[in-house]
Amino acid sequence: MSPFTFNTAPSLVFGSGSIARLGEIAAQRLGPRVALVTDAGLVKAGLIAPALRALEEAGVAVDVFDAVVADPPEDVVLAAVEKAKAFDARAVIGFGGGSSIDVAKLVALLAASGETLADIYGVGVAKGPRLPLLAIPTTAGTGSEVTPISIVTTGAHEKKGVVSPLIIPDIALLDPDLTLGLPPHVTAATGIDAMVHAIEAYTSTSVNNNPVSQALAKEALRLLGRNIERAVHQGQDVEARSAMLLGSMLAGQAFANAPVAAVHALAYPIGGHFGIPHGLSNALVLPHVLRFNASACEQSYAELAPHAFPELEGHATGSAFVEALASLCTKVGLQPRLRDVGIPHEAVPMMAEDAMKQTRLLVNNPRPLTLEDARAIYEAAW
Ligand SMILES: NC(=O)c1ccc[n+]([C@@H]2O[C@H](COP(=O)([O-])OP(=O)(O)OC[C@H]3O[C@@H](n4cnc5c(N)ncnc54)[C@H](O)[C@@H]3O)[C@@H](O)[C@H]2O)c1
Ligand SMILES: [Fe+2]
Repeated sequence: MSPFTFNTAPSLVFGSGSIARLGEIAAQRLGPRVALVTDAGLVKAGLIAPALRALEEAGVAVDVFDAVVADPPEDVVLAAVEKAKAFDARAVIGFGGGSSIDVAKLVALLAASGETLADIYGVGVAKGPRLPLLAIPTTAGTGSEVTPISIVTTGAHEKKGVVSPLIIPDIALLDPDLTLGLPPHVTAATGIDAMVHAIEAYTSTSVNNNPVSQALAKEALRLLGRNIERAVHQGQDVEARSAMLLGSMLAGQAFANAPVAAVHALAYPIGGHFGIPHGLSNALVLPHVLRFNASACEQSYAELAPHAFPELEGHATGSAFVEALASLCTKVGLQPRLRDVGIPHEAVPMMAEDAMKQTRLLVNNPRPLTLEDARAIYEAAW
């Protein structure tokens, strides 16, 4: 067996209603001055007010930054860092989807280390130290609450990653009740993102791919594949929401240690240039990248198939898995083609060139992918 390293968040608190424990946990683990990073949609959805009350009752002073936007650009990160510094925050809470948690991670780092964003892009570059960090996901998607990753959109519409074990949150607080009001389209897109994390972790060619990630990826796909339709169509079903939130976290743990590949590399230009949500960007290229990878992944895809799709038990093949995923994306209401989301055909060569810049991800792809291949995949997806 090959040697490997596995890192994850040291404390996980999971359960319906567990947000009620926020005050106690923050008072014990974060101290009296906390910056909370979120987006305006969550404030409007009424999810932040109970958390603020809990913190206040526990004697924790909170400064709220609620200007995070999806696919956060650099200036939003910098504004959040400045606000936390002005408040003299001693700890950070990220409350929201991947966008809010990703910004919170960088606030915790940059407010304490004095580094700049330009200093820390890339894998293992950040030096720290950082402030204590608690993450509360409100989407079942990115798994950011347990990953060493933060994704920022640069001025050139490029999605860049800060990847460092330093930004794995100290505590992940997962309360499925917070996801009950997630609209069907966001539930679908973020759920598919989580499934992609599990699939790409399972087949990742990273030298650190490891048996823990493999086991987590299978269990994540079992939870996600068997519950995504119920979560989309019956949003108030706490059991389905719990399975999705747990599944997305397990997928996060898997890919945090066996990093994702070409689906993400080809999804990023779609989000970066056209503002298409991350999960939907993934779904748009998913069947096409998997068909491209199939010759290198027949066995892995056949192994994963019955976990996600029990009806394939006993006669699972790689191509049955890929086609079941394509059909699932449609069943949960995601548009199948790039043209359906307004992407012009002329954008294909530019997106292909941009995708090739994601070498951090492409090196993990089970089948080497050239510029020509990227272009052909976007053509097929258009
Ligand atoms: N750090 C990582 O490991 C990692 C992994 C994958 C993706 N990402 C990044 O995460 C970002 C995407 O995150 P996301 O998909 O979670 O979406 P998001 O954070 O951008 O949120 C999407 C929308 O959903 C709304 N929302 C979130 N929770 C809600 C709730 N409970 N009820 C109602 N509305 C709610 C938000 O207000 C927002 O409008 C992208 O920038 C992507 O690149 C990060
Ligand atoms: Fe993702």
